[in-house]
Amino acid sequence: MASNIRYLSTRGESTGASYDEIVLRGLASDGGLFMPESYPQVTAETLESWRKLPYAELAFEVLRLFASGIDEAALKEICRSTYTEKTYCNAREGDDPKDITPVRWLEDGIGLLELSNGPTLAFKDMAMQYLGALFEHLLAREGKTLNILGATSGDTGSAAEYAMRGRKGIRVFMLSPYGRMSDFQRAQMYSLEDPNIFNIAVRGTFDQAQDIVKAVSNDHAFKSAHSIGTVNSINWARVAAQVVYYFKGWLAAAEKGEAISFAVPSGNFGDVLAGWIAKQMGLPIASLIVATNENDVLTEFFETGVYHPRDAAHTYVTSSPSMDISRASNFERFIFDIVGRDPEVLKRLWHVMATEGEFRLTGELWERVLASGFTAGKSTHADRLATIRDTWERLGVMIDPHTADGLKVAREKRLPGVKCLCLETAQAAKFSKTIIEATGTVPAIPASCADLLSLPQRCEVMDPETENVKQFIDRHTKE
Ligand SMILES: Cc1ncc(COP(=O)(O)O)c(C=O)c1O
Ligand SMILES: N[C@@H](CCOP(=O)(O)O)C(=O)O
Repeated sequence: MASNIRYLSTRGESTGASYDEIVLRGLASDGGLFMPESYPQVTAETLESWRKLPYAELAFEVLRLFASGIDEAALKEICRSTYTEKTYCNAREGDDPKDITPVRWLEDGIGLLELSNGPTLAFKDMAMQYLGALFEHLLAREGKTLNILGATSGDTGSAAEYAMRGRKGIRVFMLSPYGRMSDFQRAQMYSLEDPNIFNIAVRGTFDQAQDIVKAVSNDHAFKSAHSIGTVNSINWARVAAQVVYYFKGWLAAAEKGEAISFAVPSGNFGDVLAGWIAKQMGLPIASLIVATNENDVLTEFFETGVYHPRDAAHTYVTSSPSMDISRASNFERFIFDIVGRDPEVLKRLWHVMATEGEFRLTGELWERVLASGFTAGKSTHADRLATIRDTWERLGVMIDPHTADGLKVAREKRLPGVKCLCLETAQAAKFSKTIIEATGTVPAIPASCADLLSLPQRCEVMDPETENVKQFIDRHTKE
């Protein structure tokens, strides 16, 4: 077996469950998120021995530390078949196509860690393709089926659907926020005709869609009767698979023992949380820079200690739409670590938030946040346009609006003399309206997506009510 690590819930359920169990369960039964009992450690020597590994082998080395209950040979094969040049074929000019996550240096110690060369042109493919193969392996092993319920603000949806389409024993029910995604994102999801893919557009925000996913998962009778699973980053397997590229980025950019920073365009806090995990495992990370758009709940928290999620009316539609999120699920995992992994303290904070609309960390807990290495900043529409335009005109590199948010904040918050990798979370082609507004140039569309916008689309539109979604799932799993 790959490891004997056990998992517990942020809300206190201590099941001692293994990775293979929690992958299929998604959310813990007490409504919390699964976390490893402790973080596996990677020594400087081990890190050095990984320097020349191709992505698939590095993924195996990192993921085997988390993957209890999975046969090592099976895990190796899942990684080998997932991280191929063929799947991550949308590399840009100048990239080595063998390099699944190339680093492109822009200027003076700031580089892009390219994560969107996969089939849907966003970083979500990095973990989702792995998850598709892992689910298929586990379901075949256990003779089970899975009905995945997910929420997307634009990229998780298509990545999940492309990773799961045609897979045996799996259906995907994906909730997306009606009218709040780019044309390209919509076309990627709604043009799929596979019988195991169901798109539901809810008249509301990503946060409301995510609430429905959690409500359905917390209805234990429904969850068990309908074999409900998750693919959002509330599922630990997603976060663990995202940890891998921090190691890969560091190995590409840093000398032995050198601490570098990562700047991360953030919404649901899954991507930057993976960086936090990598740091806890021993990866030399000087700072983790959280970049938000106008929906700046996380920036406010890291600047003031006040966590004040906004309601739907105050969650704005922006030109980096995938980050239009006000209640970041994975923030709970970070706070769990900050409160010394005491579920009672965590539950108290969440209760204060539910009753008073916010909580504030003070004293020792706030000191721990300040010492955590996190910093944060905000980027607006005007900042985004200026960053896209400047990067294109001065450096000849076309970046997407989310990456632009990351780069703008990276430049502001980087530590002097410390290298900084900004995670490139999507390709510009997905957001052509904003790119044209910024540069006057139509971004190149990879050949693999050339016809996308002309394909017919279908989806079910409904109000954001848990009951509506349950009825829809019930109807379509009986067919
Ligand atoms: C393109 C893009 N950038 C950034 C993010 C934010 O990532 P996270 O939700 O993991 O914070 C998302 C959505 O998750 C995204 O799709
Ligand atoms: N930006 C995401 C939101 C969901 O994030 P996840 O990492 O929790 O799946 C999206 O594109 O859907």
